[in-house]
Amino acid sequence: MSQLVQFTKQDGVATVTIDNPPMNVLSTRVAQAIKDIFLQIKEDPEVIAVIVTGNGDRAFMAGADIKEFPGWIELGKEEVRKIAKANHEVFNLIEDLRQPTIALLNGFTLGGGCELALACDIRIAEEHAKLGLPEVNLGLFPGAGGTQRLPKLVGPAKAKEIMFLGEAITANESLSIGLVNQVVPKGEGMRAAKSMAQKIAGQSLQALSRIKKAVNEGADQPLDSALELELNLFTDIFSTEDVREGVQAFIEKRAAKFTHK
Ligand SMILES: C/C=C/C(=O)SCCNC(=O)CCNC(=O)[C@H](O)C(C)(C)COP(=O)(O)OP(=O)(O)OC[C@H]1O[C@@H](n2cnc3c(N)ncnc32)[C@H](O)[C@@H]1OP(=O)(O)O
Repeated sequence: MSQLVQFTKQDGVATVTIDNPPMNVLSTRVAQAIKDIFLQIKEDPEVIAVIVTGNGDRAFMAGADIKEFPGWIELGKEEVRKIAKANHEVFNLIEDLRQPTIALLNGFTLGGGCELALACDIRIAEEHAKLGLPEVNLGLFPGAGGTQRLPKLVGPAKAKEIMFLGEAITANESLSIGLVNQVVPKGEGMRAAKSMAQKIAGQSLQALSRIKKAVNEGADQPLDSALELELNLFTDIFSTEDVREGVQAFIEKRAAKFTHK
C-alpha cells in the first residue's frame, strides 16, 4: 500500500495520516490512497471513530497539487470532469462513512485540504492552523465540495467572503464562525482528537451511525420528510442489541458495554 497515507488503529479509533511532504498536498495518488483506506475503514468492524490528520506540523493539507494543474489545462473537458469527479467521490465516501470522523487541522488547511476537513463530522484545529479556500487566486474556484459544504456550516455570506477573497483565516476566527469545533495549542491536537474519539468509540456505532445519517440526510430535506427519516431510524434502533444493553446497564447502575450490534 502507498505510504502517502498511513493508517493505524487502536481501541476502536483509526488514525489516517496524510504524509506527502512538505505540505501534504492532494495529488491524484494521494486522493486514490485516501479512497483505498476509507473503503477499508468502511468495512472494518473494529473501527468506531476516525481521526484524519497531516504529518508534521506545517500542514493538514495545503490543497490539490497545483503542480499537476498545467497537465489538467491541456486535458479535454471530459478528462477534467473525470478527475474532479474522483475528488468528489473520495470526499462523499468520507462524508457518508457510517463511523464519525474528526479532522485534526495541524497547520495549513487550504483548498482541497479545507474541503477534506469539511467532509469530516468534526474539526479540531491547532492554534497555528490557517484555513481557507484560496482557489480564486489561481483563477479557479473550489471544486471538491467547498462551494456546497462551507455555506452549510458558516452561512452563504461568510462562505462567499472566504471564497471571493481567497484569504486564509486563523483557527480562532474559524472557531468564531463555526468552521471548527475546538481550538487547542500547537502540539496538543492529537491528544484532544484522541480524547474525543475515544469517548465517541465508547458509544454504540448503531446509534452513532444513525445520528450521522439523520443529520446529514435530513439537512437536505424539508422538515416533514427529515422528521420521517428520524422516525424510521429511531424505530429501527429499538431492534438493536445495543439499545437493550444501554437500557439494562442504566437500570443496573453500571457502564454499558456496547457490541455495535
Ligand atoms: C480541487 C482543489 C483545488 C485546490 O486545492 S487548489 C490549491 C489550493 N491551495 C493553495 O492555493 C495553497 C498554495 N500554497 C501556498 O499558498 C503556500 O505554499 C502556503 C501558504 C501553504 C505555505 O507557504 P510557505 O510556508 O511560504 O511555503 P512554500 O515555500 O510556499 O511551500 C513549500 C513547498 O510546498 C509547495 N506547495 C505548497 N502548496 C502547494 C500546492 N497546493 N501544490 C503544490 N505544491 C505546493 C511549494 O511550491 C513549495 O515547493 P518548493 O519547495 O518546491 O518551492
